Amino acid sequence: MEYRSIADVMNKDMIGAHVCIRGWIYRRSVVGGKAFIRVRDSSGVIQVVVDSGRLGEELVNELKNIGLEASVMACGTVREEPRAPGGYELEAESFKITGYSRDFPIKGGEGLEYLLDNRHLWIRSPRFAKILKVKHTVLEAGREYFTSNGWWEVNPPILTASACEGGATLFPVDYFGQKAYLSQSAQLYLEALIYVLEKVWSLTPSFRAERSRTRRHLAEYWHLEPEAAWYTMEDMMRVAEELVSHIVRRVLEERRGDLIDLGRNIERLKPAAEPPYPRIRYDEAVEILQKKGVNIKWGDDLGADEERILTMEFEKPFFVTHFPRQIKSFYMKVDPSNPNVVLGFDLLAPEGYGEIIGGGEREDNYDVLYQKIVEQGLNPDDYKWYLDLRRYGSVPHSGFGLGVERATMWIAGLDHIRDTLPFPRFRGRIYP
Ligand SMILES: NC(=O)C[C@H]([NH3+])C(=O)NS(=O)(=O)OC[C@H]1O[C@@H](n2cnc3c(N)ncnc32)[C@H](O)[C@@H]1O
Ligand SMILES: [Mg+2]
Repeated sequence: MEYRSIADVMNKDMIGAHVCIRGWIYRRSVVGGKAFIRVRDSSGVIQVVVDSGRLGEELVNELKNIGLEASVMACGTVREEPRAPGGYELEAESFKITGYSRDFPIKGGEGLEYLLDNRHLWIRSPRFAKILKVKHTVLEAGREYFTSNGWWEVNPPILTASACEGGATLFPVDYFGQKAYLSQSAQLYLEALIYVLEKVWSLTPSFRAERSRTRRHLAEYWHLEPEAAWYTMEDMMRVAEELVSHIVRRVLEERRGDLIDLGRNIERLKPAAEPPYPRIRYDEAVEILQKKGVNIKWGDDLGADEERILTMEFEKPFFVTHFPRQIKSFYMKVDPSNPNVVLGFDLLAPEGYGEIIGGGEREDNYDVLYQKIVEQGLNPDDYKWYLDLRRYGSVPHSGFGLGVERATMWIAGLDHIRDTLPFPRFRGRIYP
């Protein structure tokens, strides 16, 4: 018995063909001795018609009250039916219930916390399947970009002994009686690996103990991070725009139908497929915001609201560069031509989404880096190994981190970052 995917059988070339499908009951109704069973699988939903005249009243009566998400197998003939989802249906010649489902707890209209408590079942929605497919292509395209451009994939540790992005968002771990932390970013270890392979990248989970719950922050997220020896900030910004535009092109090619089904305005995504992306300095960003009446002064960080306003000025992702040194991490290289700013960049996605990438050039001088570690109240002993990288053949180098969920949220046009993960983690949510 060959079982076809539902999407495979729903086309005009299959009209009249005898096929078998299998999946889970998504919707059902019984009218006049016929059961109309909407079966879903990973590829779509098809209406299966079970006629009591052919398959018996007993089965139709059982299907009248069959539980949603019961698993079934059906064989029959494909025919056109404009009233059915996708315009086709299967006239069943055999129909088997393989797994009963009593009182599936999600019937529609439930509140968010209830749905999150039942996330292990809520993820079965066809909408979420489309989001997972978009994210799959985001990741596939990311890997494809790096592999086809001579970058080496490496595996930095997730258990670490020091902060990369500040102590406020560390998750401590008891590591055989020693204090350790879940990684906030693979960056520091990637900086060690560039002396081995020059151009390296990793895809790792990163952890941030974010105190507030917002639409774009998670406690655990997937982090796509390249690091390269000899690269300047501009070199790395070019990598960022090549990467993101490649991802957008591949998603537009491979996932167009899913994007449309998710309600994504494709026309507004298209400009991102073509680099280069605009670049503005932090100074210009502050000027734009002040002209729009935002109460911001030089030296203030750009929060979600400021980023949202800025993004309305651009139809593509755009870089903001040369931030004040006091709002960026210790490792950022100070601009030799202006000691008040660092060679850092963020890439902001348009349409109100904001930061999807943070990166920059790293401080490659031992003494300057040591001073910055002390300046930011960190213990140089915790960073002895990191400082060693500046003792032995130090090189100019740069890197960045792309938040995979942030990027997916923008590309798919979603309202909340939690919709990009099967089991999102944020303050107050660890179950299921
Ligand atoms: N290799 C590097 O240079 C990366 C660097 N050490 C770093 O972690 N920068 S970042 O803190 O801006 O985070 C990078 C990106 O990681 C994403 N990010 C950062 N924090 C979050 C949270 N809390 N939730 C979801 N996504 C997050 C967001 O897209 C940021 O632009
Ligand atoms: Mg950042």
